[in-house]
This record gives sequence, C-alpha cells and structure tokens, in this order.
Amino acid sequence: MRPPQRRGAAKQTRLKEADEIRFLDEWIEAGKPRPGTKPPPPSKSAGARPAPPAAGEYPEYGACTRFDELPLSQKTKDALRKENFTEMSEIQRAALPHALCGRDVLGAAKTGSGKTLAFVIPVIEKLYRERWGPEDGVGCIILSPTSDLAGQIFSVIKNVGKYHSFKGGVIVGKRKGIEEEKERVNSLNILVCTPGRLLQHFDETPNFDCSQLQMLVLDEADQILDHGFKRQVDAIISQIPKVRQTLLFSATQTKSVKDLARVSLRDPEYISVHEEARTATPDTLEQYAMIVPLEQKLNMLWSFIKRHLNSKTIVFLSTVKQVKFVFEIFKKLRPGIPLKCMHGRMAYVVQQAIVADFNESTSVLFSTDLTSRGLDIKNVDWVVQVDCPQDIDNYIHRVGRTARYNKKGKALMFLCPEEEAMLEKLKATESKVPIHIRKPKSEQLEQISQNIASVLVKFPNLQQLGKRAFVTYLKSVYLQKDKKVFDLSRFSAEQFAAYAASLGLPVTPTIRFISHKKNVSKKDAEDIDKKQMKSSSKHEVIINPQVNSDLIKDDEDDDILYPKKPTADANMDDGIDDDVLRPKEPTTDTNTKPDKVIELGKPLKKKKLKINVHRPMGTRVKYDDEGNTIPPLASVAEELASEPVVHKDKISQRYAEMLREMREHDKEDKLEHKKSLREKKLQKKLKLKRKRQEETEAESEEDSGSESDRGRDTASKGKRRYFNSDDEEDNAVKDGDVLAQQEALALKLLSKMHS
Ligand SMILES: Nc1ncnc2c1ncn2[C@@H]1O[C@H](COP(=O)(O)OP(=O)(O)OP(=O)(O)O)[C@@H](O)[C@H]1O
Repeated sequence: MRPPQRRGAAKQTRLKEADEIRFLDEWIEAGKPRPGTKPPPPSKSAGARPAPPAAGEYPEYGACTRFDELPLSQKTKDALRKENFTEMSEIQRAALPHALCGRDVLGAAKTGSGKTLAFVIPVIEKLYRERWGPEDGVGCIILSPTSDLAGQIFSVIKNVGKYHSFKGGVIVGKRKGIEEEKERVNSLNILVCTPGRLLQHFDETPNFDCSQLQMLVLDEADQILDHGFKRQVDAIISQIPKVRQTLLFSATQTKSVKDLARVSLRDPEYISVHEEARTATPDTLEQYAMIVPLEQKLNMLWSFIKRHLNSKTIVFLSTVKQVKFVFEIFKKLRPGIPLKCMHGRMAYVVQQAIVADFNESTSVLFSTDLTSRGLDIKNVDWVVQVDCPQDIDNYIHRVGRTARYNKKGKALMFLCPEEEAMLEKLKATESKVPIHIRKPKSEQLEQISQNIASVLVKFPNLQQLGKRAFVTYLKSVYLQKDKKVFDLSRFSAEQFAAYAASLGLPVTPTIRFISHKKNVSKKDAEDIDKKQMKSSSKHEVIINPQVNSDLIKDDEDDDILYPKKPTADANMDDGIDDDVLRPKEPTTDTNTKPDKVIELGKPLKKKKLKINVHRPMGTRVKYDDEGNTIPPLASVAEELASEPVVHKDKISQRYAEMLREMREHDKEDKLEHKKSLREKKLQKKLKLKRKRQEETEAESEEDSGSESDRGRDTASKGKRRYFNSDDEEDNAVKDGDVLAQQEALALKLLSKMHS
C-alpha cells in the first residue's frame, strides 16, 4: 500500500489536473477561431509576456503570437519554455489554434519553418485533455516516410512532453527485436512509425489495438500519400477508427483531391502560410546552379570540398553505391575535413549516430535522398546536389536542409548540359525558385581521376564498388520518369567512357540496357580502342526499353531509384524504401518512354507453358468425372495440336482467384480473432477504469470534492468510445435471448433427427 502522504499528494495532483482540463476545455471551446480564418499579422505589442487569463475569462486565441497565450497545459508550457520556444512561427500561429480545437488540418509551409511543433503540441494536448493513461493504449499515430525522420519527431515529442506521463515509441528499423516490440506496442500511447512497420503490427501482432485512436498525423504527407506508400497507407486507414482528428503537414503539399479523400479528412482547414510568398524556398537561402559535364562532376565536387574546409556540407548523390564509393575514395584522398556517409542500407542506430555526430561537427556528409526530407541538422552551410533532383519538390526538400528557421544557407546544384531542362523548370515563374547560374572556374578545378585510379589499383574491392556506382547511376537516370530532363540517349558513348574514367575505372562497365551502334568505321574503332571502350560506337547510344522490366527485377542490391512495387515489408527493413524518393512507376504510356528510342528489341512472343501430363506433380490428386485421377494442371489445360498445353494467363488467373479467396478468408479470420481479443481487452480496461474512478470518487467525497467535478469526469470519459454499463447490460440481455433461442432450435433439430 502507498504511504498516506504520497497517496494524498497524488490525489491532489489528480484533482488539480481535472480542474486544469476543465478550464482548458472551456477556454478552447469559447475562444476558438472561426473555421477558415487566418491569424492577422502580429501587432506591435506582440512579444510581451501576457498575463494568464483570470478565472472565468476565455480570451480568443486565434491571433496569438506566443505559445504561452494558447490554451495549453502548464506541463506543455513549461517544457516549451525550457526548450526556448516562446514566439510561434507563421505555420504554428496559423495551424495550432485550429488543431487545438479538434479540427482536421492540411498544413503547408516552407522547409525549416517549424511544422513539427505544429502537430506535436496538439497531439500531446489532446491526449492530456482526454486523460490518456497507459491502459488506454494507442491514442495517436504519427506516420513518417523514413526512420530517421520518425526518430527526430520522437525526440521533439520527448522534449515537449517531458512533464507528461504518456508513453511513446518509435517503430522503425529492422525486424530484429520484433517479438519484444509486439509485447510492448499496446502499452504505448503515441506511435511514431514508418507505414510499413506499422502495417506489420496490424498484420502480425495478435492483440494490436488502435480502436481508441484519437489522432492520425502524416508528416511529409505528400510523400506518404504518394503511390510508393499507397498500399500500406490504405491498409492502415482501413483499420483505424473513422472518427478521429487528422493532421497532414509537408513543405510541398499534395494537390490530389483523391489522395486527400483516402485519409477522409473532415472539413479540413487548408493552411498554406507561404502560398503568397515570392519564393518556395526559405528567403535566407542563396541558390546556385552550375553546368558540369558528367565526367567532371567528381573533380568539381572535390574542388568544392577543398575550397570549403570550414563549412558543414551535405552532398546528395542518387544511389547508395555512389555514396559509398565517393565517400570511400575521398576518405582515402584526404581532403582535410572529416567525411561521413549515410544511406538506407545502414542500420537505424548507425544512421542515428551519424546524424548526431554530423549535428555537432563541421564535416561533409555524403547522402542519398534518405536525408532530403525533414531532417533537421543544425547549422548546415551548404547543400551540394551532385546528381540532378528528380523533380522540383525533391529539389526544394534537398536545399531545405540548410537555411532552417531564419538561419542563412547556400545551395549548389551540378547539372549536366544534357539536364538543362531542369534549370528551365526551376526558373519557371510558378516554381518560385530563385536560382542563379554560376560558371565553373576551370583554374580552380582539380583533376583527381588519376589519383582515384591509383587508389583503385591499391584497393581492388573499391574498383568493384566503382563499377556498381557507375552502373547504378546510369540506371537511376534511365528509370526516371521525366524524360525531358533524364534521357540517356542524349549522352554519347564517349561520355560514358569518360565518366567511367573519371571514377578511376580502367574499362567502361557493360550496361545491359544500353547498346551501341554496330557499324563503326575502322578509324573510329581504333580511336575507341585507345579509349578502352569495348564495343561502343562514336556517337550513338542505343537504349533498349525491353530490358526495363528485367532491370527492375534483377540487381537487387543496387539501391537505386527503383520504381518497385512496395511490398508489405517494403520499408520494414529500412532498405530501399526508406532510402530514396522513388520515381513514379514507369508505365507503357508513350509519354513516359524515352524520347529518343533508336532501336527497339524484338517484340516478345506470347509464351505458352507446356506441361508433361505424365510427370508426377506433387501429392495433390485430382479426379475427373469418371473418378480417374488427373494431374492438377491438366484440368485447365487445352488440347492444342497433339500436345496438351496450358495457357499461362489461365493459370495465373486461376491462381489470382485462389489467392484472392485465401486473402479474404485470412482477413475474415484475423478480424474475428482481433474482435474477440479486443472485447476481452475492453472488459479488462473497463474493470480497471471503474476501479480507478471509484477510487477517485471515494477520495473526492472524503475530501468534500464537488458534484460538478464528478459530473465532468464522467462526461469527459463519455467522449471515448468505451461501452458504458447500460450497453453491456443491454448486450447481456440480448445475448441471453439469442442463446435461449439457439438452444430451443438445437433441441428441435435433435428430436427431428431421432424421430
Ligand atoms: N517557435 C520556434 N521557435 C524557435 N525555433 C523553432 C520554433 N519552431 C521550430 N523551431 C526550430 O526550427 C527548426 C526547424 O523546425 P522543423 O524541423 O519543425 O521544420 P519543418 O518545417 O518541419 O521543416 P521540413 O519541411 O524540412 O521538415 C528546428 O530546429 C526547430 O527546433
């Protein structure tokens, strides 16, 4: 038993909290902004610390400029002050008042403008006002596209919610430790997770229960709603309560009404604070582009790093292999500044350690697009995009890693002359990207290809990595959807050879999806030999789109921008899915084919699958109408010529049907199982709740607690979707009736059978 003194103190705290919650609820309701309203520009007197509202006073909070003017719990206000958050940013001023009074919000604001707090505060406050306790289970889910971002959001929750008593957790990373996680997951109140990992719990954790969910948040909403996560997100949405508050935030918001309909927003507030702004990127960001031939990119990068030894820089490359290769090579060449690298093939803990380290040090971080969204790293001076971003949004997110929250920053992008269309896109008025062209200074360009080649001689394993870097880069360009920008047929074979040489490779690696014109003159062939370009022509590069599907299937470790279909565990293991921004699936649509297809492969003949009906086919036995055994597939076989043939599409159709049926049964079974577990759990919770409530009431009575308090307590609980005792009695009566009816029916049947 608790000592009387401590019990008394706990009781006091509970009563104080009940009073505060009542006051906050009344204030939020009385002072809420009208739907669709924006806050006015801050007044001159803004910034001064306001006096707390007197009892019975509920000031409007739609125009506040400081966190302590909002109807927030004291615990949250104390934590915000401790973290030095006093003045709200524009997105916070606009979104918090609406989110606090329970409205759905679709928020867009520039990178680094403080969107995280705009959803973390409402989450914490909602659960506090609902008096969420450990036995209430999952109250809020925050979805993030990558593990790192999830970790970062979770650390903001930890800071802002440090005086509250909820339990939160990040669900990311590999399947290792999944069994422990399954046991723990139901006791967590706030889950921050990647969609794939959350879905894994819905699928595999028997008692995983989100039936009481109050809030769903999508950070980087446009990416999460993009079709890369479509299957997972749809599956998640179908398994959580429809009545909930939903918040969507991103710097580049989705414009698709269909996408928004998928998350069933209810009268959402569309908040786009920088819509009217002159630029889509932070005002404090200087942006430059440089036209650099493919084979000069590495020299240019090296020269840049050597000239910025006191700058903290993030370098974006397209593929994991490139990141690894450039990091390893530059490390060996020692530029004079610490180097780091990060990509989705690293374990989550390693990624976290690298981010923490990079946060504190002046160094160069080579990264894939894993870090392009949301990552909040302190004082980054430069963002260098060695490889062209896949689209404008990707550019905006990448450069947004610098110039965060009113700090200054610079961004530089290398573009091959063949990719100049991207520059035009960025410079178009509607893109709102103020980018300036910088001419490369040849006198400042250090040539390092020879040095790289020497390193490769010394470290042959790096040569292999170099080859993979070469191939995966070309593949990534090939698989990009925007063929106005990304078109390999604009490059000549010499350029590829020169690019390979710039990576220190003695021979140009063979690229299966690129072949070269055969009719090469003798003189040309000699030239080519000199350049060690085996089987390549002088100018033309031939892209064979037939290999596209093979290309996607094979080379599983290439880690490039695969337009792969996400699978259930697509980003469970933090592999490719968390690694990159996947381009749109290549379709057979003519617009998406490479513009300049010079040679097409032979059209594939429709394959017919031949089967030998006499071969033993496993243990399954099938019978014909006469009762003779037949091999299973023969039932779908068709006599063609003299041999029995099975149409491949018939088989796949049949298997697809079987699969669908199996899935349906599986789904029903799971639902049934979940339902029974949930019912059991609810009964347990109810019992616990009732006990707690009785205790509080007894304490309040002892202490002459007022009636209104008690009334309010039950009213507040009534908001949750637990069954109340009347419902239970009702159900019990109904169940009793049904049982009696069933018994009577069974007796009737039995007597009929025996008569
Ligand atoms: N009101 C505030 N006062 C001071 N600093 C703030 C405030 N709000 C946010 N910040 C700081 O601004 C930085 C950027 O915030 P945050 O990461 O939330 O930006 P974001 O809008 O989510 O960016 P991105 O679009 O890149 O994800 C963080 O370091 C955060 O601590």
